[in-house]
Amino acid sequence: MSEEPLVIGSCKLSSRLIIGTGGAANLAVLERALVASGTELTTVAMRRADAEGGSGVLELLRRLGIELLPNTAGCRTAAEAVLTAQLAREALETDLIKLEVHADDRTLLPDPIETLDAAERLAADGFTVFAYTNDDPVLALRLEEAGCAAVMPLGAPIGTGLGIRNPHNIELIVARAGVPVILDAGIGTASDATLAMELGCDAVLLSTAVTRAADPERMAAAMRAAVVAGHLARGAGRVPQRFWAQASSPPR
Ligand SMILES: CC(=O)[C@@H](O)[C@H](O)COP(=O)(O)O
Repeated sequence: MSEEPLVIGSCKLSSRLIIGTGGAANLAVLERALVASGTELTTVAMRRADAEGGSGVLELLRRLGIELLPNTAGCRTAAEAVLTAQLAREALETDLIKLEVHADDRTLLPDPIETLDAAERLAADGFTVFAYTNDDPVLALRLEEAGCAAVMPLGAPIGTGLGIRNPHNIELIVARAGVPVILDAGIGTASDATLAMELGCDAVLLSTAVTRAADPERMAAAMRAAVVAGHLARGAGRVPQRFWAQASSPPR
């Protein structure tokens, strides 16, 4: 069944699953997981590149023909994020940037004030900004108005695997968004990824659920199928939920 590709800036994606590289045991495990996931876009933390395999990861992505989405994880202020994005653009020759400004190390929640400030500056500087944000429908709109190419509300804090804690907020974001909505962070298992797509998200970004699974390759394959299933179900239109039973075959 052929599906419309997802277009964000210069990216044209057939796969709606974006993978983060953080947490993989080694490059061989990461390679098998990336291949099984079918991903066409993968994010790497610029400030943690050494911890995440450094140039080995970049070389792996090049070899697999997977587009790189550098991210600013580890930045605490708009100024740090802007500088990190500029260095990434120079070093990697890409205008794509996943903007992450974390408020603190314990929650890794996005700092809304610094994120919005950085988004405005990066969009004005010609970046294609994918903005990691809280599941706040008002902030998502403000980021879009600032010029972000995609908004990325969290399902739950990074690395928690808690799934989508506030599905209604995700629906509110989707209902008013004029740019793609990518569910980012907190996915724990395949059903969480399916739910994100059923809620109307355009794509899912996840890392921990795959890289720290007991069998990353198998979980990557599960996530691939889950995203496709959720997207198909959303497009198919679910039956309305009913209070009382209704016979599936009408009585004769
Ligand atoms: C990889 C990345 O850029 C982060 O946004 C994050 O790691 C994703 O969250 P999970 O690890 O919870 O999937």
